[in-house]
Amino acid sequence: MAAADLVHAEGVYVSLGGMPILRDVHVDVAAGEAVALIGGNGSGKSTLIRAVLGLIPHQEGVVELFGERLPGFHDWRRVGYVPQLSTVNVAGATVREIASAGRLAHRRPFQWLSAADRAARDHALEQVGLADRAKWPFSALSGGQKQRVLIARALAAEPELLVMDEPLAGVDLHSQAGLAELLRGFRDAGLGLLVVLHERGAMAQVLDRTVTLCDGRVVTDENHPVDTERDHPAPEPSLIGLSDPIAGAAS
Ligand SMILES: Nc1ncnc2c1ncn2[C@@H]1O[C@H](COP(=O)(O)OP(=O)(O)OP(=O)(O)O)[C@@H](O)[C@H]1O
Repeated sequence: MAAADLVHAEGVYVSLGGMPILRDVHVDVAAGEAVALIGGNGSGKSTLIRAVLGLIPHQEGVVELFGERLPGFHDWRRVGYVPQLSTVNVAGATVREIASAGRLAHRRPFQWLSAADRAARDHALEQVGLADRAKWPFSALSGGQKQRVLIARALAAEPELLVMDEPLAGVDLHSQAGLAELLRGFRDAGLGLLVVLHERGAMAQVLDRTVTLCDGRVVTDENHPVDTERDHPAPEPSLIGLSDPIAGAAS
């Protein structure tokens, strides 16, 4: 593993509900590098980032964050996670309240926000251009603005790695360009970005590498030339017919 690697995953197998979902998957992200995970519906993109974040266990292979192997890694302040907007339920919360939640990993349970917490949260809201919306209810924002709030929540932790699940979904083209520009600034400032996308689209100019998943396997990775024999062996008889348990299912 290179010393700069924030994420190093190799030979990762994940099964869910008894179904093989990821097989022999690898992905690496270094500081100051933006890596996209691309693939069709059900190809395993969200499963891979959930495995990288330790939200689900992997049955085989190695997942390391900042050189430390999961599940032993505990310094979650270094990692910011931006989930799919469609999975977020924060009805009634204000922009400031949501961004404040990004500081949870810095505090003891039930502790008030410290001055440092408030400063980091306010800075994150400034970074995403929403300082003037701090008191607004989340529900009153546009799709692009909501994405920015989720990014601010992740940034409030002052992470070194941002993991994002479809940050451009449901965002109009103009706002996509703005978000991509924002993410480029973070990458240029040294953050590592691991981003699930359906297509490179507005992010094309920001991405350093693209890893393409199909049916739970990496089919292209600009860092690892594909070895057809190694990366796509003929399916084992027990896996035939199970490769896409719920065809086209979204996460
Ligand atoms: N908890 C689960 N139990 C069983 N199968 C699951 C579970 N979660 C996901 N899957 C299956 O794993 C496969 C990969 O799902 P995943 O959500 O990782 O795909 P994705 O590439 O992110 O798709 P999308 O682009 O539609 O969000 C799908 O076939 C899905 O049905």
